[in-house]
Amino acid sequence: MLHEKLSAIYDNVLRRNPGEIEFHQAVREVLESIGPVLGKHPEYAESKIIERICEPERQIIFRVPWTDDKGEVHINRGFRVEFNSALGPYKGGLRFHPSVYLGIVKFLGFEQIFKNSLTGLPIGGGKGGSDFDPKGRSDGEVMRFCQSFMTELYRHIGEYTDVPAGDTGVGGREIGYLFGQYKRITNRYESGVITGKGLVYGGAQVRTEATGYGCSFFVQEMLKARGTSFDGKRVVVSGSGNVAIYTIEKVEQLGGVVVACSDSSGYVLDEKGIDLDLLKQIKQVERARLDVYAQRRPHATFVPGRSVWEVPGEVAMPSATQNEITGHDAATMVANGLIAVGEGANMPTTPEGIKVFQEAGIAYGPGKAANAGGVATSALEMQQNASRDSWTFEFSEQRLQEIMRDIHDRCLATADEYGMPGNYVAGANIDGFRRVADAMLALGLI
Ligand SMILES: NC(=O)C1=CN([C@@H]2O[C@H](COP(=O)(O)OP(=O)(O)OC[C@H]3O[C@@H](n4cnc5c(N)ncnc54)[C@H](OP(=O)(O)O)[C@@H]3O)[C@@H](O)[C@H]2O)C=CC1
Ligand SMILES: O=C(O)CCC(=O)C(=O)O
Repeated sequence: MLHEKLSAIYDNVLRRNPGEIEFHQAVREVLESIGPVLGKHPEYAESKIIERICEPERQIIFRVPWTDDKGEVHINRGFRVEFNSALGPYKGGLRFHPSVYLGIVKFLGFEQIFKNSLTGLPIGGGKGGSDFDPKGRSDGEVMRFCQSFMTELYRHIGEYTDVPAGDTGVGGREIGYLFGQYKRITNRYESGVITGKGLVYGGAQVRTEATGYGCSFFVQEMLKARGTSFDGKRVVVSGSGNVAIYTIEKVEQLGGVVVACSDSSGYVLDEKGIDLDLLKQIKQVERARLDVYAQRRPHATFVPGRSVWEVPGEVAMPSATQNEITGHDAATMVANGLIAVGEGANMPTTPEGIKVFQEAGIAYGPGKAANAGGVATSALEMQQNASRDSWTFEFSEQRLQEIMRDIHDRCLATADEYGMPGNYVAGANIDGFRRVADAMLALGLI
């Protein structure tokens, strides 16, 4: 239920952003949480902080022409939504996926504002991407696309302005091509302009692993708060990309057994625990489909075209995409003995699914808190770039773990303060919102 004033604001968001359903969903979830804050802080409403937060500071849409290996010309659409810079330069990844349109980029950028605020680090919120599909494209085609994309994007970004990184479809290969083109066009070795860089040219230890590791640390804290741990727990992960792979790695180090993971073609079930070396070989080296995993590990099964959430597990770590857990999936998962959910993906659970988890008393860690380790480590990469320094893997991982513990504890403390104990959604939204709102008040009408 929306507070009366917030309901009018939400109606206005619907009217001003027609058809952008993912953006509407992300806004609604935050507005549903922050009603009680307005009672304590009338100054936020008086200064129209919420109306301002829902309107991006700047939205950039551009043409991206490129040629494939046969010389055929293709035209994609590029986006960068610079949502809020009250806390620092816009910060957030780039997504390359055929489903990308303005509504997806805006939902991701909106989430990023509160996520970045939760990290406690000086980063604003932004997101970008393209409807380009890198799947099945050669390295040369991906490079030409990235070069064309950056040929427009470069004029909008900078170490103190807007700092992109990776997201779905944008990993180390794409970041290298993007940074290379930025350097070439500007004639500046501006390391802090993009994060997720390779270690040989200014990248930071642990950034590759950070989202999955961070999400695992967050779930570890949720389990600890309930007097338990990962030890011996049966864990189900969706996806098999960057976030999923490093979630599986850390969960296994923490004593859990990951029995299933997926891609958009189906899922694999491996009761002995996912063989991570094999998964990395298939996904990171060969860029192949997941059925290859079962071909090479005979006791594992590949189940095409079905949802991984039908596999029973005590812990679920969705790490693929938005709205992948429906209300029906959530009910099945609860009936199958689920106790905790940590979202590595952004907004992977539908509103109906969240309701099911919360009513069943599941420890439910929403993406903007649970997957904040990726962007937090990006901010640490910016810090190292600015000081021409590089930290060890051990030190960087320790910083990540401290940040995730701090986010967890603040979510719980804020939920307690507002009379909703154990509600990580309310805790994350309120704590993330307050910091941005206070900065916006301090900065005048911006
Ligand atoms: N990378 C990062 O640092 C961060 C990422 N995230 C979020 O984590 C999620 C995953 O990102 P990331 O791992 O980087 O992306 P990747 O591109 O590395 O991997 C995405 C994975 O999800 C699968 N997937 C995508 N869409 C679907 C679908 N509709 N059904 C089933 N599987 C699907 C992909 O399968 P296939 O290859 O078949 O498409 C792939 O296995 C996204 O929501 C992203 O926004 C959040 C914070 C930081
Ligand atoms: O590292 C970053 O800047 C962004 C990571 C990201 O895209 C996300 O948190 O969703």
